[in-house]
Amino acid sequence: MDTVVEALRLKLGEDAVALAEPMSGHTTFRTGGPADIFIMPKSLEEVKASIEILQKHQTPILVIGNGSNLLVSDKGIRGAVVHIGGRMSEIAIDGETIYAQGGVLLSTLSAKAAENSLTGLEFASGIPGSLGGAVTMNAGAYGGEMKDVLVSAEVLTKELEVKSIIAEDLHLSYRHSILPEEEYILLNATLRLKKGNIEEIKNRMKELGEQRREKQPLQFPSAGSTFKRPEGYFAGKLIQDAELKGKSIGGAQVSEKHAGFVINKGNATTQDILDLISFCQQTVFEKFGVSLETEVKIVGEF
Ligand SMILES: NC(=O)C1=CN([C@@H]2O[C@H](COP(=O)(O)OP(=O)(O)OC[C@H]3O[C@@H](n4cnc5c(N)ncnc54)[C@H](OP(=O)(O)O)[C@@H]3O)[C@@H](O)[C@H]2O)C=CC1
Ligand SMILES: C=C(O[C@H]1[C@H](O)[C@@H](CO)O[C@H](OP(=O)(O)OP(=O)(O)OC[C@H]2O[C@@H](n3ccc(=O)[nH]c3=O)[C@H](O)[C@@H]2O)[C@@H]1NC(C)=O)C(=O)O
Repeated sequence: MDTVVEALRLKLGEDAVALAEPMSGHTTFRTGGPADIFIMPKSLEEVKASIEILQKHQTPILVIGNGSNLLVSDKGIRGAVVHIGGRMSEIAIDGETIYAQGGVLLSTLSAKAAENSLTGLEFASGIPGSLGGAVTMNAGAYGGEMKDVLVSAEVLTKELEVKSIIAEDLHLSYRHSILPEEEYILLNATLRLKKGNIEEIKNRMKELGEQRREKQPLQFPSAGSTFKRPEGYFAGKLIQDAELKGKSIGGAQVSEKHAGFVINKGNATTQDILDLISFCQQTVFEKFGVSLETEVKIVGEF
């Protein structure tokens, strides 16, 4: 591992490469053990250089954004985490077109769109993820999804080519795109919005924020919805009907406010959360014959 770290630090600088970095500091669940190597690139070139070095040394790679959809093992992650975050968060606006780097937060991006009287991203203002994570999973809320506004994405392929792909070819569907299966890293994206009325845009964002605060347990760490919507059902309703609201294992709890959220009551481990997830899946299956699939991505060493 020493040679990889040395090569990475030589290329990116000392401050861009951390060792044994606790993932609890990089996930909205606030759980997860250490990543062996944690890399924070500042540019496309640095992402490419990092991947090249990691591939050369056969080091496993996990790309993350804001960690708002991740459940990381308590034992942590062997290999390297590449964090596309605040250091890669530039935004440029040209008329109704927005170009942004993968690390920008959706909240920042939608605020910027609103300031420029651009409508179409209001749905995303309360979503905690990065643009990279949001495109990868076709993030959505309140009737909107990334698919509605995405024009194209610039990605780094595993062959280390930078490629521009039109949105249609990314096959965005409910919480899905081809990025993970193709192992594409999202570097930046182009979105198309529409000119609107700044007051109306801000009011809509405010209204959605209020709805979210009213319905979702935002005061506790979580990764948003724990499960996807099973076809024809709502995960939260199924879990509530299975009388699991408030069910706790260790520090993990099925939120009393919204049963579709598993929350960290303060001292949860990832194992507590996983045990509670399994308990919900098993109970809901036994009672209603419906399989709940996690929306949250489970990663690391088990
Ligand atoms: N609607 C809502 O209220 C909520 C929505 N969400 C959504 O969950 C998603 C999580 O976003 P975020 O927190 O940034 O992501 P995370 O850091 O949680 O990463 C989740 C996965 O996304 C992929 N990923 C993230 N960034 C990139 C990138 N630049 N290039 C390629 N793949 C990437 C990786 O998948 P892999 O390793 O498979 O490539 C990663 O494991 C978003 O879609 C977010 O909007 C989350 C919470 C609430
Ligand atoms: C939080 C996320 O996204 C959220 C997004 O914010 C909201 C708002 O649009 O709609 C989805 O939640 P959801 O499927 O739980 O939708 P909600 O509208 O909250 O609830 C659906 C239905 O279930 C019922 N419901 C919900 C919670 C509960 O405890 N009990 C219950 O009966 C509600 O009354 C409603 O009739 C997204 N989740 C998924 C998996 O699709 C996320 O992706 O992480």
